[in-house]
Formats: sequence, structure tokens, C-alpha cells
Amino acid sequence: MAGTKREVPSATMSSDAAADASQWRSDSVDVADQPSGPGHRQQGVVARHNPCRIAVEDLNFYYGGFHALKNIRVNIVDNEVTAFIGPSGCGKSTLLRCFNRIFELYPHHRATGTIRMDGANLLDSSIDLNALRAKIGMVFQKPTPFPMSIHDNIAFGVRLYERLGRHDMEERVEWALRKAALWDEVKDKLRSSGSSLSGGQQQRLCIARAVAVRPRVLLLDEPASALDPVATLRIEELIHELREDYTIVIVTHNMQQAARVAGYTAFFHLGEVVEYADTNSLFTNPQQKRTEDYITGRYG
Ligand SMILES: Nc1ncnc2c1ncn2[C@@H]1O[C@H](COP(=O)(O)OP(=O)(O)OP(=O)(O)O)[C@@H](O)[C@H]1O
Repeated sequence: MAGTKREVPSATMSSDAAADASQWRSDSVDVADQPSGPGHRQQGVVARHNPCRIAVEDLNFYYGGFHALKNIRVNIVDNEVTAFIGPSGCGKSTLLRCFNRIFELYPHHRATGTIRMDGANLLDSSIDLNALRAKIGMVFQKPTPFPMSIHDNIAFGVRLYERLGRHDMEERVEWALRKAALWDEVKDKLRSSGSSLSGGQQQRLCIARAVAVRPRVLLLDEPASALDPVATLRIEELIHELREDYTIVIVTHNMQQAARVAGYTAFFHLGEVVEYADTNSLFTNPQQKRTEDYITGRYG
């Protein structure tokens, strides 16, 4: 693990870009790489027999005095895509940001309860945040390439966590770009600036950057909402492929998108998870009136 301090230049960043950059700030990293315990299984209707990657229990979240998430219990299924849907302001992004504790960038933002992964409570103060963010990568709504070359966008993140020789680094860069379905489009211009790419390509570069450090979990916060329909389709195809290797949680406003990409879907309303089920059941046979009203377009 590298011990050198590196920082992404943060001048003129949007809040998403600043949050993104903060994932990549590191002094030293010491990842306790424990296997997932067999004790955490999905409860209730959701995937009773599927292994759980992240178990959220009695999670509450506060923006200062505002109680934004209320007693959340959700089990995120391993190697699956889970979508968070619900009307604007219902807490989807807030829960996503709890998983890698990115909320701690801001004062007065506070989470209580348990988020269990690999036997540890991710909210515990003893958790190494750099290690956590290496295991749980995040991609934001707006593509946020670093102001450096395509190659270095990938290599920068990897260097925070691993010391790779030149040959291994070149292999890792290619591997990550292939994983993100971008290699063929950029292999002849790896030294060009990341910002010279189209919006959709930039977002795939951000996904490649997240994948390059080999996380277990990918958090995608409306990753296609700033993209045109063709670029959106590429991202959805990519999510489908990445599901083989990663546990993915995606926040989306787009119910069709949730239906297309997610095996499981949680419907949020007013800071609560109203219903959580396999995507097909949730959309075709919702058990709660609020879910039904939302998916039939009565509100939101
Ligand atoms: N930095 C903040 N300070 C205070 N309140 C906040 C902050 N960020 C979000 N909130 C509030 O917390 C609640 C949940 O917000 P959140 O962004 O998680 O909702 P969301 O479901 O992701 O919404 P959207 O779909 O519009 O992105 C909202 O009422 C929002 O106004």
C-alpha cells in the first residue's frame, strides 16, 4: 500500500467533483480484507437465500437538526444491482453517501445505526476511510474527470492504494478501461486530457477510475442523468456487465432504468424505505399503496 500523500487538484470544483476528489485523498491505506461472513443473509421478502454484501440496520441520518433518513433497514445483495428510486428529496442519495461516509466531508452531517460489511460496522470511528473508499467506489451524476490525461485519470487512483511497476500499471489501466467499455475508443489517445472526451465517455472514464482500484461495491448516483439517450444506453449496458464482478447500488429517477438494470429495487419516501423487493415484484405487484401510487405516476 502506498504511503505517499497525493491530492487531486480541487480548484473550481463542483460539489460532486469535490466529493469525488475527496475519495482519492490518501495518506496511507490499510485494508482489512475480511471475507463476507455467512451470518448476513437477506431478511424478509428480499432475496432470503442470497448472500448479502451490505446490511443496513436502524440507520438514521441527520443534516444538522433535519432528520433525513429514518430507521433504514436494507440488505444489499452481493453481485447484484440494487436501485434506489423515489421522489426528489426522499433520501436516496443520502443513503448512498452513508455507505462510503462521504457525508463526513461536511460538518453537522451525522449517521447513527449500523452499516455492516465484511463483519465490520462501516460507521465505526475506527474504520480507515481511505480503505473504505477503496472498497466502496462512487461515481457521481456529473462526470468528474480529473484535470489530467485519460491514462493518468486511472493511474492516479491506483497509485494511492498500490505500488505497481510500470508494466503492471499499464496493464491495470488497460484492464480498467476495458472493464468500462472505453478501451477501444481511447487506446490511441491515452495521453489526451480526460476532459477532451464526450460526456458519456467521461462518465465511463469515471467508472473505469473507480473500477481500477478493484472495489467490492460501486455506488452510482444518477450516473446517466446528464447524458443523452445513446450514452445512457452504453452506461446501462456497462452496469449490466459490471454486475458480474461487483455489487452495484444505483440511485435513479428513472423507473424504466431501474427496471432495466436492477435485480432489486428499494422505494424511498420521506426518508423511509417503504418497500424493497426484487425489481419485477416491486413494479408488477407492489405491496404498499405509496409504492403503487409512485410507480403508477400518481405523485413524484
Ligand atoms: N446538505 C444538506 N443539508 C441539509 N439538508 C439536505 C442536504 N442534502 C440533502 N438534504 C435534504 O435531505 C433530504 C434528502 O435528500 P437527498 O439528496 O438524499 O434526496 P434524494 O432522494 O437523493 O433527492 P434527489 O432525487 O432530488 O436527488 C432532502 O429533504 C434534502 O433537502
